[in-house]
Amino acid sequence: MSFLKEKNYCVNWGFSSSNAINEEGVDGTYAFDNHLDESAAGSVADSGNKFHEVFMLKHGLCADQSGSNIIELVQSSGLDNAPTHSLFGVMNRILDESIDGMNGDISHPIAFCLRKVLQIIEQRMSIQVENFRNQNNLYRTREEKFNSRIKLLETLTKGSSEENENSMKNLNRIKNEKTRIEEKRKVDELNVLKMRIKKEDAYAEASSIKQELEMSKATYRKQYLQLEAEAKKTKLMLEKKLKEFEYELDISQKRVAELREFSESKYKIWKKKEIKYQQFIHFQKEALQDLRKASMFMKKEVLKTRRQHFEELNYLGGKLNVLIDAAQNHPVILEENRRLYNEVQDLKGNIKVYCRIRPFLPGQSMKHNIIEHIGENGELVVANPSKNGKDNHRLFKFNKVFGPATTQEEVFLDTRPLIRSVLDGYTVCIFAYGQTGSGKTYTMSGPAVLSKEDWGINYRALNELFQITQSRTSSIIYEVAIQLVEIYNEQVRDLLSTDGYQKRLEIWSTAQPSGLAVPEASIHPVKTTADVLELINVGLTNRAVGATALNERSSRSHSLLTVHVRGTDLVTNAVLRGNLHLIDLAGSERADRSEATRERLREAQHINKSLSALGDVIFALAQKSSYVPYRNSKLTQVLQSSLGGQAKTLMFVQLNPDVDSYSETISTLKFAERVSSVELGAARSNKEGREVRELLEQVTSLKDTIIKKDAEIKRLMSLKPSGEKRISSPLRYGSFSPRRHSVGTPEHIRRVASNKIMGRGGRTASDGDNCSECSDRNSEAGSHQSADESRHQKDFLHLPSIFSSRDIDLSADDDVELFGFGDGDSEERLSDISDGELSMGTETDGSTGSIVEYILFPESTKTPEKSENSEQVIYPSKHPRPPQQKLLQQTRMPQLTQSISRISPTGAWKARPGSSPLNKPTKSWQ
Ligand SMILES: Nc1ncnc2c1ncn2[C@@H]1O[C@H](COP(=O)(O)OP(=O)(O)OP(=O)(O)O)[C@@H](O)[C@H]1O
Repeated sequence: MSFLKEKNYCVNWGFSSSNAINEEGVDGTYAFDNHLDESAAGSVADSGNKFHEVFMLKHGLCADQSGSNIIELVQSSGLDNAPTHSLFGVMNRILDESIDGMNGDISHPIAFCLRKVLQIIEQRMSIQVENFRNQNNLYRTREEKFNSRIKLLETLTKGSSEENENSMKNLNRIKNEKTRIEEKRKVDELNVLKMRIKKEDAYAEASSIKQELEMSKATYRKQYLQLEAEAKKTKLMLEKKLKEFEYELDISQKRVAELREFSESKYKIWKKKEIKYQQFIHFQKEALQDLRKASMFMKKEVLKTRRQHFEELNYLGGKLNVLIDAAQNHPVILEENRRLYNEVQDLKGNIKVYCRIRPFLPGQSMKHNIIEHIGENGELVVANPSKNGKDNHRLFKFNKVFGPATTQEEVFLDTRPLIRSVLDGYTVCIFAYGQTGSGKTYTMSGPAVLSKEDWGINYRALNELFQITQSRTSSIIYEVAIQLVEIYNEQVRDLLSTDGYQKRLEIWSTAQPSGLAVPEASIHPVKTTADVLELINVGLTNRAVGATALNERSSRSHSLLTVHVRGTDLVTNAVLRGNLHLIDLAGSERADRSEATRERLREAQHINKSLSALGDVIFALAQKSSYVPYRNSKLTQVLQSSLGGQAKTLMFVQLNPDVDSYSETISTLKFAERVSSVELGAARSNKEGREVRELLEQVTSLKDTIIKKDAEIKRLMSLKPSGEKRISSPLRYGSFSPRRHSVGTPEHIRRVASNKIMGRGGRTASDGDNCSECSDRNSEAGSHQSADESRHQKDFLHLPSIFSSRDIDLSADDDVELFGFGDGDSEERLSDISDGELSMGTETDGSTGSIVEYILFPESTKTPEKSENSEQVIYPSKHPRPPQQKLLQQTRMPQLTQSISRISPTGAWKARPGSSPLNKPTKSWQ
């Protein structure tokens, strides 16, 4: 027990070394056990640990080795010298470790150890019991000794008091000693008892541990077997897995080898690439440096340019401001330009062309609209439905284009200035042109059922006229009268005639500056719009209306409403004469489209013929041709003063936007384009001063004289034999008609033109041309003349005309009639001349004198140079007369020649008193 003697050990175990050392007669173990105090009892639980640790240290064992080493230690009886409570501690420790480490199972060697420890404890207990017995015996013997001594002493006490006293003291001392010994004995007995009890407890504990050990042993064995089986299984499985792992290892080794190869080749490639990249980077670096240099240079350049730009921008900004100012004024300037343009056009006398597009009618599909674009400035784009691409569009430009949504009011607003000019003494002609159903009547008159909003140009114009006349009553007194005629199948009819509508106006005059294109037609004074409406209604009922397949209301005649205005200035007494021709042309259409019957076909042929003639006139005017074929149709004759005179002319081109009408629309537009290019020259106001009026009155009286002469001539001629009459009356057959004179070959006309004897619109061209060619022709027979005229017409008609497609298939008789070369026409011409109207047309010089001369001395006009008598001075030509001729004229008819020389070329309204039907309704208009 050498290690137990170590000081530290003793201190840790809770008893003093002095106690242990001072114990006498008792061996170490005993003393140790006996001197365990109460405080030391609490540390018994730790003793196992400490023992174990000390034990381990002592024997150089580590904790892991405890199991086998403890067994060895126990077997080598190393425990024999260990204190009992340490043995208990060891036992407890073993048990604790067994429980902690082995899940409550106690292994065999540990059980062996436990048993050994218990045996030792048993041995010790029995030794201690033996010791306690011996001690007890010893105490008894001592007690007996002391008792005998007490008796001895008591006897002695009785002998002597002194001795007694001493004896008493000794006795007390002995008694005390005795009590102490007894107490000590009792304590010892108690300790022995305690030890016994402990021993019994230890036995009980040991037996229960034994039992537990047995049980644990059994369970452990069982578990051991199970574990062994599982270990075998696991071993097998692990072996299997090991094989698998070995196999996978093989594969992965192969793969690793492959990968290594691959990565090596890759490495080589990347290495090459790296070299390349390095070269590239090097190159790039160099390039970058170059670029840097370039960019520096560029920067400088940019800065320089920026500076320049800034300066330029400043400069441009200034300019821009100027432009902005100009742009702000642009609309005003544009408006001004437009106004000036219109003024220039007016001065040039261009025929104004307004285009109006009719809306689709109910039931018509709006899908097939050929109108592509309507520009503000009179532009119109029409799409060709049968073509694709660029060429399928055609652009036309007019003075104005009215879209389908334009109202009657808006249309009139642009027409209004013209109406005002009528009151200023101008002749104004407004006519509507277009295919059947395109809206001509709608524009000119309005729809069938008329409300004030629907009023067409006619009513609005007259309404406007009345309003202006009312506003000017303080300075000018106006009188307004109207005529309404129609041209149906080349026959002129008065729609307001009191003699009956059917009466054909046989007396036909060429257009007159007076506006009385049809002097035979009745003229009706009107004071209000209501009067006009009433008269127009009468006229409309008379108008020839045919129901064709295209348009039920389709009018097959041209209708002409002429408004005559005469204003007398209250201050100057000057007279203004204005005329407004409002013409609703018949629609042109192809015979196949209208499903025309024979009657309708004839109508269509006449209409197309007259429109064709209109086209030729327009073409001749546009070309500034010396010859204008007005006389090819009644229509062109009526329009002569409007187209060739000093009138202001406006044409409404009516269009049907439907795709079916494409070809008609295009030809209409081409025609309109040509019309818009015609320059008529500046319009002139028909303002007569008092002097002019007096002259006109003289002319009128002269006309009376002429008429009388005319009658006398007729009478004289009728007295001659019939055969002679035929020969000597070229007037009747037209060969000496002033119009016949006008007919010449183109060469002849060119010659005349080169002589600069032609006036505007070819007015002065040909009548009475005294060149030899004319003279020769004049001497020829009437039939020859007709052929010549026909040839002449052909010269013009062969030119590309938009009407060429509308060739008319007429019979020979019809041709004669339509071309005006038949007897009827000759009659007309005769009547025309005898009517004594002033002619401003192409084919007459507008000189009253020439007509008078013809009428008075027809024979003399044949060869004026050769005439020797006084009649020879009457010169048939409108060429400037030789001075001696004028002189002669003056000598013979001073009053007449004087008047003629002073008449304005515009002429004046000269309705013949007595002979004209005007007299019937309106004498005041003479
Ligand atoms: N601007 C318009 N607004 C509404 N309807 C219109 C317009 N123009 C024409 N129409 C209608 O189209 C139809 C044909 O018009 P209109 O009779 O005026 O044609 P047109 O050219 O005079 O025919 P025609 O040559 O046969 O005389 C009518 O029913 C008319 O009311």
